[in-house]
This record gives sequence, structure tokens and C-alpha cells, in this order.
Amino acid sequence: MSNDRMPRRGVLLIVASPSGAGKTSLCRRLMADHGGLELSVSMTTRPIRPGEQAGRDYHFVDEAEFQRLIEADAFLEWANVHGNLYGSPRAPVDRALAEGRDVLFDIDWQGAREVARRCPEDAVRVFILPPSLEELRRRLVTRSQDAEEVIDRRIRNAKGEIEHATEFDYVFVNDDFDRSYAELAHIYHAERSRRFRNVWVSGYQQALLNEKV
Ligand SMILES: Nc1nc2c(ncn2[C@@H]2O[C@H](COP(=O)(O)OP(=O)(O)O)[C@@H](O)[C@H]2O)c(=O)[nH]1
Ligand SMILES: Nc1ncnc2c1ncn2[C@@H]1O[C@H](COP(=O)(O)OP(=O)(O)O)[C@@H](O)[C@H]1O
Repeated sequence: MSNDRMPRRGVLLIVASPSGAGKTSLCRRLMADHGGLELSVSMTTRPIRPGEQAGRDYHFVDEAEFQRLIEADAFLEWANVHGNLYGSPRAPVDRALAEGRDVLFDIDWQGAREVARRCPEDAVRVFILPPSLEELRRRLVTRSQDAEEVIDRRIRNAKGEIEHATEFDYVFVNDDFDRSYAELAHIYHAERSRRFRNVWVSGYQQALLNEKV
């Protein structure tokens, strides 16, 4: 019997960090290595960056459309981050949970708190810390996708985000990328293995107990 096709409860894996700490890079690699993990593609009112692709990185919408979606209750959570609106569409998450699939969220602490409040059993919250604020600035400058004043605002906001790190289930420092990636993958694998998520266990246990030897 293969365990893969048996009923299970999906993980809502939430990864948050101050901007520039490396969550997007870590999440991209986790997705690349785990075909069954689906990314929650957020809606945002912020402008698209060079190298980003609409529908893959974000759904880019204007404020009027975002407000319309709030009123239609289309978001599992939404928040104002760095002066722009961001929200996680509810429908793909509901579908994934109903089918026992896992969803990855790259969202801020406000979104993490709201998803954990709404889905306390399913949400797993991971917070990634930078080695230092100086290194955070270096990474944002190296990424060179934001104007200088945007980088300054993100650095100023970093402490406000770091303040919430202790609300998360798992926290680690993204110093060496490969080591951090291994840590994130371990967390994901362990959470997938938790018994309550593996609904098939009771039936399997019963079949073993009924086996004539
Ligand atoms: N609450 C919430 N936060 C989001 C959502 N999508 C992205 N974010 C967060 O918004 C912040 C800014 O994201 P972004 O503009 O892509 O810049 P980044 O910080 O460089 O990744 C990050 O902390 C994201 O995790 C969402 O749907 N909901
Ligand atoms: N461990 C690391 N060491 C050095 N640079 C890193 C590390 N992790 C990520 N980076 C780089 O830092 C920049 C910001 O990373 P990114 O994944 O975009 O962060 P976030 O999504 O948290 O804003 C990118 O240029 C990325 O390649």
C-alpha cells in the first residue's frame, strides 16, 4: 500500500520575514523541490517589479478592484503592508484543503496571524530572521529592484516585523542559504508527517490489526 494516495489533511505553510531576509528565494526552492506544494498567489496593489510575472508572482490589481474583492469576501486574509494592499485569495486555499493538498504562503505577520486564527489546525508559521539589519540592507540593494526610498522604508519597517517573530511556530536565521533551505524543508516534512494530518493512519492501523498471521 502506498501512503501517498491516502486521505490526508493539507498543511498551510506560512513563511514570513522582513523584506530582504530571503523568504521568496527559500520559498521558490521549496516549490521547485516539492511538486505537490501549491503557492498561494496573492493579489496586490503595488507596482510590478522587473523580472516579475503577473499571475505567477502576484495578481496585480488596482485599489478599486482590491476593494471590490474585500467586499465580495474573496480574501482569506488581507493587509496593508508598506503602504500597499496585499491579500490571499480564499478560493484556491479552500479547494486545496478540501483535496488534502498543501499551500505555501509568502505573507506578512498580520496575514500569518489571521490565517492561523481562521485555520488553527492547518496553519504552520515560519519566521525568517536576517543575520543583521546591515546585511538586510545589503541584500535589498543587491537585489536592486526597489528605489532607494523604498529600501529605506523597508529597513525602517523591519524592526516592526521582527517584533512579531515570537508569535511564530518556527524561527531561524537565514545566514547560509543552503542550511536555511534544509531547515525549512525539514519543518515542512515533519509537519506533513504529523499523525493528525495523516487521516489514513487509523484505517491502516486497523487493517494491520485485522491481518491474520
Ligand atoms: N498579509 C499579506 N501579506 C502579503 C501578501 N502577499 C505578500 N505579502 C507580504 O507583503 C510584504 C511585501 O511583499 P513584496 O512587495 O513582494 O516585497 P518583499 O518583501 O521584497 O517580498 C512581504 O512581507 C510579503 O510577505 C498577502 O497576500 N497578505
Ligand atoms: N542566505 C543568503 N545569503 C545571501 N543572500 C541571500 C540569502 N538569501 C537570499 N539572498 C538574496 O537576498 C535578496 C533578497 O532575497 P528575497 O528572497 O528576495 O527576500 P524577501 O522575499 O524576504 O524580500 C535576493 O537578492 C536573494 O538572492
